[in-house]
Amino acid sequence: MNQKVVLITGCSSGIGLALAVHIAKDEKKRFMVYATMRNLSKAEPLVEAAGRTLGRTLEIKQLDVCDEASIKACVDSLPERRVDILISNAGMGLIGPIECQSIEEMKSVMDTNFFGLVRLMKEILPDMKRRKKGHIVVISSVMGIQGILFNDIYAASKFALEGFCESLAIQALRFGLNISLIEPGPVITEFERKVYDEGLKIDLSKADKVTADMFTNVYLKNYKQIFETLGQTPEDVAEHTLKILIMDNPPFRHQTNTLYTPMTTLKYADPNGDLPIETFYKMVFEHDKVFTASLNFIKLLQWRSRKSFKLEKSN
Ligand SMILES: NC(=O)C1=CN([C@@H]2O[C@H](COP(=O)(O)OP(=O)(O)OC[C@H]3O[C@@H](n4cnc5c(N)ncnc54)[C@H](OP(=O)(O)O)[C@@H]3O)[C@@H](O)[C@H]2O)C=CC1
Ligand SMILES: CC1=C(/C=C/C(C)=C/C=C/C(C)=C/C=O)C(C)(C)CCC1
Repeated sequence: MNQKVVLITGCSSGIGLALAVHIAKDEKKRFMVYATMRNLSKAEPLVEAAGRTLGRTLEIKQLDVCDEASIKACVDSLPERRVDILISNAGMGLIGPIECQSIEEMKSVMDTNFFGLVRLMKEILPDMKRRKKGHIVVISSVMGIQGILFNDIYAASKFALEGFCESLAIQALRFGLNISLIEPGPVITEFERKVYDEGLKIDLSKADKVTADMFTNVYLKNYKQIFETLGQTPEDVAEHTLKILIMDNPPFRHQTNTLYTPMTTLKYADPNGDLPIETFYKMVFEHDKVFTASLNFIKLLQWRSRKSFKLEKSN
């Protein structure tokens, strides 16, 4: 059987875990998944979700994207070092005013989210070029194309990914390789909880009153509701990604959340770049009541469609 070898990073939770399981459970058994994580003692949830695929179409391996030796050891352990599809998923968030963040914290975000991919590519790209076959799939974010209040460093790390991939994609074409950026909006995972909990702990004394107030009473106040209304499940992102994997001509960019696309469309609608910035500003500071009402309206629609789905099922 001509199975494609898929290597995924960051599979201990969230999108990486869902991707590994969804791809390994492919009915046509088109893939052999190497689901990696930096800390193998966190493998239990993946083992449980993988079920019968474990040892068949899914294997778990150690890989820390911040450690070149661990990437090399993992790739060396694969039959013929072959990776047909690399899914670079491992990542971390960071929110808050930059005045309250240390350069060390910021470097750790860049090291994981951006240099993590660079390290993987340095190890895997030369083999793909030699074989003239391969697909690199990067879990970016809507923040890879559009900055959001108090996500300055995280958005910068995702913009860096996108610039890197956009440049490499031209070279990749020469070798018949594909690169795809998956751009989810908010997804309900550990990421959301970790980022929020860290946000609550920030010592805001280094920020001025206006900034501290904006972070607490605008950003943090809306955060949970945004995830509740616009948030996707990791399984949903995994379904979108599998569709991209099986395409003959996969797109370079793919947004997974149609509720979020009106926001990102603003970026492409105005070459001056003012439109998205002014719209975000107005949403937060001038039309905050309309904004909250819209979120509540989406929530109501979702509640009603879930309720009618339950009724249909019970009939
Ligand atoms: N959740 C969201 O709203 C969105 C997330 N994304 C992106 O999706 C990706 C996955 O995040 P998500 O599933 O939500 O969050 P999770 O926190 O659930 O998962 C992040 C994964 O990355 C792993 N990781 C972190 N650092 C390293 C490292 N140095 N080496 C290997 N693995 C590492 C974590 O491992 P460990 O358990 O050891 O920490 C974990 O497995 C990230 O790139 C994120 O930026 C994009 C858009 C929205
Ligand atoms: C939409 C929106 C907001 C927040 C959006 C958030 C919180 C998005 C999170 C996206 C994530 C987590 C992507 C991960 O890569 C604000 C600024 C509160 C108000 C203006 C409108």
